[in-house]
This record gives sequence, C-alpha cells and structure tokens, in this order.
Amino acid sequence: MIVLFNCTCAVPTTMDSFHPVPVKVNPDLQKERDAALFNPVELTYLKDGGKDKTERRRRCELLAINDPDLQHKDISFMARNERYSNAVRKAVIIARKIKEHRLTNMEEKQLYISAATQYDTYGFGLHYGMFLPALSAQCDEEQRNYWLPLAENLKILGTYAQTELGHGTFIRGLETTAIYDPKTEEFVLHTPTLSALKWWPGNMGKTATHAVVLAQLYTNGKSYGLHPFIVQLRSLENHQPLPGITLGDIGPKLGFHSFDNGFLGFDHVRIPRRNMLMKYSQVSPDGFYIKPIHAKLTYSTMVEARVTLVSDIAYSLSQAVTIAVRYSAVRRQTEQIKGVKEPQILDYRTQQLKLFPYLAAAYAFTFTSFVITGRYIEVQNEMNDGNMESLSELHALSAGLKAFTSYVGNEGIEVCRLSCGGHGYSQASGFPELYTLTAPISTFEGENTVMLLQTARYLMKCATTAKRGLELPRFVLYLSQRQKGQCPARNESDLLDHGLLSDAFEHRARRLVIEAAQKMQSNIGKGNPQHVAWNNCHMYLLKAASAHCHFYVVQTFVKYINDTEMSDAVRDILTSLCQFYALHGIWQNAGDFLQDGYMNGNQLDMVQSLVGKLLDKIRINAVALVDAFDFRDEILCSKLGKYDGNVYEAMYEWAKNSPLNKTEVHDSYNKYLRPLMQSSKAKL
Ligand SMILES: CCC/C=C/C(=O)SCCNC(=O)CCNC(=O)[C@H](O)C(C)(C)COP(=O)([O-])OP(=O)([O-])OC[C@H]1O[C@@H](n2cnc3c(N)ncnc32)[C@H](O)[C@@H]1OP(=O)([O-])[O-]
Ligand SMILES: Cc1cc2nc3c(=O)[nH]c(=O)nc-3n(C[C@H](O)[C@H](O)[C@H](O)COP(=O)(O)OP(=O)(O)OC[C@H]3O[C@@H](n4cnc5c(N)ncnc54)[C@H](O)[C@@H]3O)c2cc1C
Repeated sequence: MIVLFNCTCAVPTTMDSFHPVPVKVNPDLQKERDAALFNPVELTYLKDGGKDKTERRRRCELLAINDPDLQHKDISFMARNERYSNAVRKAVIIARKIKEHRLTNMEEKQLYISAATQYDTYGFGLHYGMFLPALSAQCDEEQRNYWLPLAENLKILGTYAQTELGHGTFIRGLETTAIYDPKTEEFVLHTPTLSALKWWPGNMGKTATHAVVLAQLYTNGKSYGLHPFIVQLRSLENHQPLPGITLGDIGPKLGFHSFDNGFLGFDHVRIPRRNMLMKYSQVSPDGFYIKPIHAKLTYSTMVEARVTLVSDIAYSLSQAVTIAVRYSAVRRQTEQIKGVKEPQILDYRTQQLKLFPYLAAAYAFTFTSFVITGRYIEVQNEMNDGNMESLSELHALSAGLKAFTSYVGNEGIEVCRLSCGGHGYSQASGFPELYTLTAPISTFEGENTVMLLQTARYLMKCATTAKRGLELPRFVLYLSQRQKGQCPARNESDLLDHGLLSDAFEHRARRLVIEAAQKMQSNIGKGNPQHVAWNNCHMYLLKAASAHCHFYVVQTFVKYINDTEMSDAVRDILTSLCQFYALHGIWQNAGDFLQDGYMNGNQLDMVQSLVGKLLDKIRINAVALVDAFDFRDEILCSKLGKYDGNVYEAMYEWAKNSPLNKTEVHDSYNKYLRPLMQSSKAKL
C-alpha cells in the first residue's frame, strides 16, 4: 500500500487467469466460491472501470510482482534501519523500472508502485504524494518549467514541510518565518523557537534534498500569513545538510517503520526570492506583496491529499475484509452437535455482524472515492480557468469524507483483526502493518475532529443561506428542502427501497444540521462570543457533519447502482449490500432516527429484522465479494487471507523463517539461562 497514492482502482481479474492455480484449494473456500450467486470477475471489471482496465492493472501488478529485483525477505523480520534502507532501495529500482517498462500513464505508474511496495510505505511517498503536487499547484509557469523536470526526473527528492513541533492543526499559528530582504532579493528562513521546528514531514529525516516549506511571510515589515517556499535542504553532492539547516529522523512511531519522518530547523537560511512559489501570490523584487485571488489557495495541496485518502481508506478496508472473510470461511471453531464438524466461524451471526458492515462500507467508500475524485477534477479545471467558486465546497466535502471514511476504516481494520482471533495478532495476518499504515490517516492531512468541524462550519453557512431562500451547491441542496414528516415505511419491503433509505439519511442529516445551526444561534443569542458558542456546540456540529457525510455515502452508493450498467446477478448483490449498509447504519444510529419521531419503534424493529435477513444474502456471496477486490496474495501479504485458503501450512512455513529460529539454541541460553539454571541447580 502506498499512502497518498490513489490506488482504489487497483482491484479486479478473472480468478482463473490472475491467481496462480494453487495445487489445492481449501475445500471450504472452494465450496464458498462454487455457491456464490454472481461471478466476481464481473464485479472486478465494474470496479476497475472495464475489462481493459482490469487487464492493464493486472499487467502492471505482474510486472512488479515477478521482478526478482524487487524481492526481499518479509519486512516483519527486518529491523527499522534495514526497513528504511530496503524502502529506499526499492524506490530507486521502481523509478528505473517505470522507465524501462515505459509506464508513462500516471494511473499505470501508481498501480505499479502499489504492487511493488506491497504492504510497506513507498520510499518516495512524500515526493510523489505531496512535493510534486505542491509544486504543480503552487508554482507559476516559469517555476514549473524549472522545478518540475528536476523533481519528475528525481534529480531532486522532496517533501512537504508544514507541521511544526508546536502546531499541526492550527496552521495560521505556525512560527517558521520567511522574511524578505529586498537588498539581496532573498528570503531569510528562520526557526525562532523550539516549537517552530518542522516535525513529522515524511522522507525528510534522511531522504529528501528539497522541501516545500510553509512559512509566515514578512515583507516591508508586514506579515502576510503562510506561504510556500522551495528550499534545498541537503547537498546534491554528498547529501550533507546545507549550512544553517538542522535535520534528523524523529524516531520510531506506531507504524510507518520504513519511513523517515523528520525534523528540520533553519538558522537564518537565505533562499532566492523566486523560491517562493508564486502561482497565486507574489513578492516583487522591491518587496511589494500581491495577494492571491482566494485566501486559502495555499491550502490546496492538502485538499488534493484528502481526496486521495478516501481512495486509500477504501483500498485498505477492502484488504482487511478480504483477509477476515477468507479466514472466517476456513476457520472452524466450537462443536455444536457432538460428532458433527465444527462450523466455519463465518456462520456465526456475530462474526457476520462484525464483518459485513465493513464489507459493505468497503464497496460504499470505493464508489464514493470515484465520485469525489471526479468532483475534484471538475473543480480543479474550473480553478485553472480562474473560477474559485467551488473551492469551499470541495474543501468541506473532502475534509468531511476523509474524516468520516477514515474513522470507519480504522475501526473496521481493527474489527477485522479481532475477528481473526489470536492469529489476527500475528504479523503473518497482515493486520499489524495494515492497521498501523492506515491509523494515521485519521490524524494526518487534517485531524479528523478538526476536519469534521470544518465541514460543519460550511454546513452552518449553508443552513443560513437556505433559510434566506438563496441557492445552494448541488451536494447540499437538500438543506433547502422541507423536512418530510415521517418515514412512510409500512412493511419490510418498503424499507428495502433505496429511495426510502436515502430519504431517511437525508432527513437525519438535514435535521441535525438545522439543529446545530439553531443551537449556535441560541448560544450566540445568550451573549456568547462566536468561538465560545462554537465550542459549546461541538457535539451538535460534529454529529451534523458526520450525518451529512453518511448521507453522502448512502446516496452515492444508491446512485452508483442506479446509474451503472451491470448484470442482474451483480445488481442483485450490490443492491443487498447497499440495503445492508443503509439499514445497518440506521440500526447503529437508531436514536437519531427516533429522536424527532421520523421513525417509530415498529419501523426500527423491522430495520433490525432486515439486517438479520440480509446477513444471509451476503453470507452466501461473502467470499465472492472479497474475491472481486482481486488482491493477489503478493499484494495482500497475509497468510490468513491467502486465495487458496491453506492458512495453517502458510503460517507454519512463515514462522519457520523467524530470525529466532535460525539456531536451535539461542545465544541468550549460554549468556543468561545456563548460568542461572546451573546455579539454581547447585542450590537445589
Ligand atoms: C504520508 C502522509 C503525509 C501526510 C502529510 C501531512 O499531514 S501534511 C500536513 C497536513 N496538515 C493539515 O491538514 C492541517 C489541518 N489544518 C488546516 O487545514 C487548517 O488549519 C484549518 C482548515 C483547520 C483552519 O484553517 P484556518 O484557521 O486558516 O481557517 P478557518 O478555520 O479560520 O476558516 C477560514 C475559512 O477558510 C476556509 N478554508 C479552510 N481550509 C480551506 C481549504 N483547504 N480550502 C478552501 N477553504 C478553506 C474555511 O472553510 C473558512 O471559510 P469561511 O467559513 O470563512 O467562508
Ligand atoms: C504518520 C504521520 C505523517 C505525517 N506526515 C506529515 C508530513 O509529511 N508533512 C507535514 O507537514 N505533517 C505531517 N504530519 C503531521 C500531521 O499533519 C499533523 O499531526 C496533523 O495535522 C494533526 O495535527 P496535530 O498533530 O497538531 O494535532 P492536534 O491539533 O494537536 O490534535 C490533538 C487533539 O486536539 C484536538 N483539537 C485541535 N484543534 C482543535 C480544534 N480547533 N477544535 C477541536 N479540537 C481540536 C484534536 O481533535 C485532537 O483530539 C504527519 C503526521 C503523522 C502522524
């Protein structure tokens, strides 16, 4: 997996041709595949955007998987230094091979990189994920012509240095300064305090030669806020930090062990005036400042990254459910009837209730990622034509969805791990890497609570606009519609209607947004300043933003099924998954639907009963649904989620490779145990 590289499209294939034919498939898994009511390959093609795209993806993946230069021992058996070194080695090979294989198309490059990095971070992740996008978005034409070829050809390696020891969220509070000196036509970059040290940027500790640095711009004695500057950090001759620059690795973290997240300090470092990225705002040679057409254009790299992370989360969650569902099909536990084979754990209702909501969410988020990526491209094109009208909408949408999907994704990966019992805790399961790679998505690129509050801020403004009867953007148009009285469902079959389900989420979102707006108004009415009212209303605001995102995802899932051509069999299973996603969501948030009487207890009973019934529909197709994600074993990197289901053999083989098993008797026996035991013996 490569964080910050859109990889959701990486999925499908005909099982026969793509997965090497195993000598023996676990009979339980085979039975599941034989019983499925749809052909997973069709769903694979759908998710990839067509058979051609599936085939192209598989070709890209195979190029990486079959390349002997990219092979290495399991990273679980490597220490951190070795992991970092291996990641850099691979990043360099990947760059060379991309050229050799003539992978010029961006999507193909991403697919190749994703397959080559497998379940580790990509050694040039920040270079491609943020440095290049920041240059593309923030350089003027002349700067682009200079810097982009250097970066694209890896003559320089970059990172994105924004966060400081003292501030990550509140970026207006960042302390690094860039003071313009018109005498020399240079900016002087400086770290005035300990808390101003740049802290966290990926690939900065040991790899990067350059950084896009976010610093407070001062010119003619006036402060103009945060602006991006390109700064050389290390010599291109010997990689030593340049004079005035302090650099290092921030040490081990929860995960990201192959990544050199770093710290950076400046001691009055001078850079040429033209190293300020000047697409949107400029400083003239004599120090005159020209402001951007939109105050928040400096933040655009983060918006792009948040959009990408929705795809990354969908991808990781798809991997987690693939592992857990396949394993649950081959794992048997607890005799129910004496002498009769123990059931597959997938047959336990509790197991289904753990896994199927996340299986449904993985599909829901995948389709959502298609839509938000499409919207991002539209807005980007508008912005390239100088129209900034939709930037606020895109910010609100991407911030909210990044937070909503990553909360669910992180939780889902952990639930999937737990659903695999003890073996889920082993590195062999793939879960530790998957979890720790995905966990920081809730924090980086905007901490999730803060991001939901940004969405809430936008929704509050929309609620006011709607109240005034003014026009709203499409994705919040529902806020200007009147609340519907009560959910019209009379029986279970009414509750399976996609329109009705989407209406229920729409109703909930509208109610919670309006309620939050009213709470804000009444708080301000009591004489509280805006920021106090805002803090007092956090719980309403957070709920409103989350309900809005939930509605967006349900609506997107429904629309995807309605608008996309597919066979009846695939439509049938996606329909069930979508119904399950929505009904389970209602069940889990029942209070919200009951609170204003939109639903009643009787309807909630029916919702619960349908959740139970849909478990059966999904159960029979569960393995095929995860097969359709089309992860090759080499990409999934899990002994529990192997396509052939031969889990125990794989685990045993893997454990034998543990470095502790290199010798029968470990050194520590002679050093510590033997003296201890022999002296105890003497005493006995
Ligand atoms: C491999 C991993 C790599 C990881 C990398 C990283 O983590 S990199 C580091 C990642 N770091 C982070 O992600 C840091 C997270 N923090 C932030 O992004 C910002 O500090 C903030 C958005 C929380 C507040 O910013 P603030 O105090 O400047 O703003 P405010 O709240 O006072 O609102 C004022 C107005 O601005 C609007 N607006 C805001 N953002 C945007 C936008 N992007 N676009 C458009 N508009 C935007 C907002 O809607 C509001 O509009 P209104 O209502 O006036 O019309
Ligand atoms: C693995 C990893 C990689 C990273 N890579 C990079 C990188 O490449 N470049 C880079 O510049 N940065 C990077 N970061 C930093 C990251 O972007 C920040 O950590 C992130 O933006 C969160 O900011 P913070 O650490 O200041 O959290 P804080 O804001 O200190 O969050 C702490 C708590 O305070 C709460 N809080 C803060 N403000 C508010 C508020 N206004 N209202 C309500 N609650 C609030 C939060 O909800 C949270 O619960 C990385 C971080 C990690 C973990």
